[in-house]
Amino acid sequence: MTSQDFVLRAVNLDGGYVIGSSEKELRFVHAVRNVSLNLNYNEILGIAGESGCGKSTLAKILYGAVDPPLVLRRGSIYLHTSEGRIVDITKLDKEDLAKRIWWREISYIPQNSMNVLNPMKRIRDTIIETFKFHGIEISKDEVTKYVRDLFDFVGLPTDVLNAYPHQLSGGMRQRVVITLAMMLNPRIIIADEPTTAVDVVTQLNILTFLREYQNSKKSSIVIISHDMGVHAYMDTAIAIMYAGSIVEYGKSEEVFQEPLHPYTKMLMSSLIVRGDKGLKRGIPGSPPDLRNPPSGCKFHPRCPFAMDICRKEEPPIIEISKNRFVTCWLYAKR
Ligand SMILES: Nc1ncnc2c1ncn2[C@@H]1O[C@H](COP(=O)(O)OP(=O)(O)OP(=O)(O)O)[C@@H](O)[C@H]1O
Repeated sequence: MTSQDFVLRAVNLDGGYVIGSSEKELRFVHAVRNVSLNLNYNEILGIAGESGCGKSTLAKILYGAVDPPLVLRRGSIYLHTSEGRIVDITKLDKEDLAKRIWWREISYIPQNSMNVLNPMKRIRDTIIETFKFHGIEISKDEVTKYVRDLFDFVGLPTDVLNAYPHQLSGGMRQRVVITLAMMLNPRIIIADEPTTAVDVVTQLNILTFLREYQNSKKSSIVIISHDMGVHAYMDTAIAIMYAGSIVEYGKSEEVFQEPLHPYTKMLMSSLIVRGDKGLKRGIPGSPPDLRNPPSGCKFHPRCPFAMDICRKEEPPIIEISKNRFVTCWLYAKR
């Protein structure tokens, strides 16, 4: 496999939440709008954007965790498996996903993952159960053998296995969940805000661990965060999401050096640069209500460069250079 190969390719994903209790009240929260992207071999792809832009929904769809009220209306997700086959995971049922794909090929670290551990079970029993869910029987003694290296890598002592979640700090619980996600050596890890609820030192440890792990295994990571500092530290490529769409995509260094979309520029201006004593401004306004988004470009009400056409028509996806895309009328040749 070369660096040009994709491990996961999403094509025209379109989905969201069906909400409302009666037929008359049914509404659609259009959280993911026509999203296409490639996750390449040995890459860390960041998904950035403010809260409510659809990042977590995209993560769930990419993993195949599409449960009501979430629906996927259109699109395909092609996985290049470790056996060299290409499988559209949107066509697989839950049982197939659990047995063949989840953990072995793709792992998912959900938002607030430090709270997903069963409070009534010791970590060792949670691990045994999780293995069982994926069709693998292991004994209590085997657990220690399985996790020793990974625990070492994340800096957890093996006696954590005998603890209940409440006996561990938030950072330790988070590291346990990350270890769980890595136990079957998946080629892809989707991490949704893996460090929001921990202090800055733990945050740096967890991010460094993810990066080192990725580098040693040549796996691929999708990292979701609203924090541009996390993306600056982690990403090799970055997709900027706004109101359910990807508005800019490119190699991380290119996007950070020369952001194109007005929204990306605003996100970047929230980054604190060393030595910069100026006051950082937040982005004025807030993302739109995805039940009833504005016409045309969804960013136009907040955009200082909005033109007439931006209010009326959705902007096209423009390829500025190889693998560098922006969805904005400012760059369209008309
Ligand atoms: N279970 C749900 N039912 C209905 N609407 C939902 C549900 N989960 C999310 N949404 C809505 O979908 C939209 C996208 O939310 P999503 O969580 O994907 O955004 P996000 O960018 O990940 O933000 P955050 O970081 O705050 O989670 C929002 O309008 C949100 O209110």
